[in-house]
Amino acid sequence: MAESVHLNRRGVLFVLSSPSGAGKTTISRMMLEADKDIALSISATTRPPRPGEIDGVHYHFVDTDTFKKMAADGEFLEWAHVFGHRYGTPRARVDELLDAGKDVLFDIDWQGAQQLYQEAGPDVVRVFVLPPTMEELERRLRSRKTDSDEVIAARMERAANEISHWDGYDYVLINDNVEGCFDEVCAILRAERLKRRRQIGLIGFARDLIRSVPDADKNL
Ligand SMILES: Nc1nc2c(ncn2[C@@H]2O[C@H](COP(=O)(O)OP(=O)(O)O)[C@@H](O)[C@H]2O)c(=O)[nH]1
Ligand SMILES: Nc1ncnc2c1ncn2[C@@H]1O[C@H](COP(=O)(O)OP(=O)(O)O)[C@@H](O)[C@H]1O
Repeated sequence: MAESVHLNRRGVLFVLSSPSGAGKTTISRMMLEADKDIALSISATTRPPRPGEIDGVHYHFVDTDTFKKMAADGEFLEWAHVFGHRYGTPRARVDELLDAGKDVLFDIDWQGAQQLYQEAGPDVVRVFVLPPTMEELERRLRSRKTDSDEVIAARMERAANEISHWDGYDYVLINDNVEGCFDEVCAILRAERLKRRRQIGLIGFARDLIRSVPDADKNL
């Protein structure tokens, strides 16, 4: 049997965005559970933690002064105001993960997706998750039981604006059935990992294959 070939590749910066409540956190957690080669970019935020959220695991919860200092010190790859709070992607962890050969998952909004694309261009894969209906979106926000009526109203108000940026993404999925949507996300990640431009090792591999053919130069 032929020896298996393992080739180096460039990491994927995998962005999941959606209006609040469409299911991106659920799908992110399923991905992180299922695939040890991708790790979450842990954002810093000034929003207070929800029940069950752990500092340093789901977010770095910081006060506004700390956030402003981090931004002034250039610690963020991107940051934005969302729902009256600040959210930002610390640069250091992303660099560490990529250096360790991991892909990186970003749960960030459209502003973050745009900024990240400006920084990292084609290494970024942008996926937008839509709810099946706006009624279902509101139902999901309520069923999560993490937000007050006021916060839910604000999130619903912002949802149309978030959705209006759907065409700035490479892939757009409808999260009707969560398993189905998760399968689609996994298919995208698998195909993106296989793209030629990410398979750095292919250049040498193809060259060596050609060279291994006697008198190959004659036929080129
Ligand atoms: N630009 C940017 N957006 C972020 C970041 N972290 C989280 N977000 C976005 O901020 C919004 C609010 O997040 P959150 O309060 O956790 O509520 P969620 O929408 O229910 O996940 C979501 O659209 C997140 O994707 C970040 O580091 N940068
Ligand atoms: N396909 C789905 N069908 C029904 N409920 C869902 C589906 N996907 C997610 N949910 C539920 O909807 C709520 C919001 O999902 P969440 O992942 O927190 O959304 P987001 O991170 O986009 O705000 C959660 O209670 C989650 O369990």
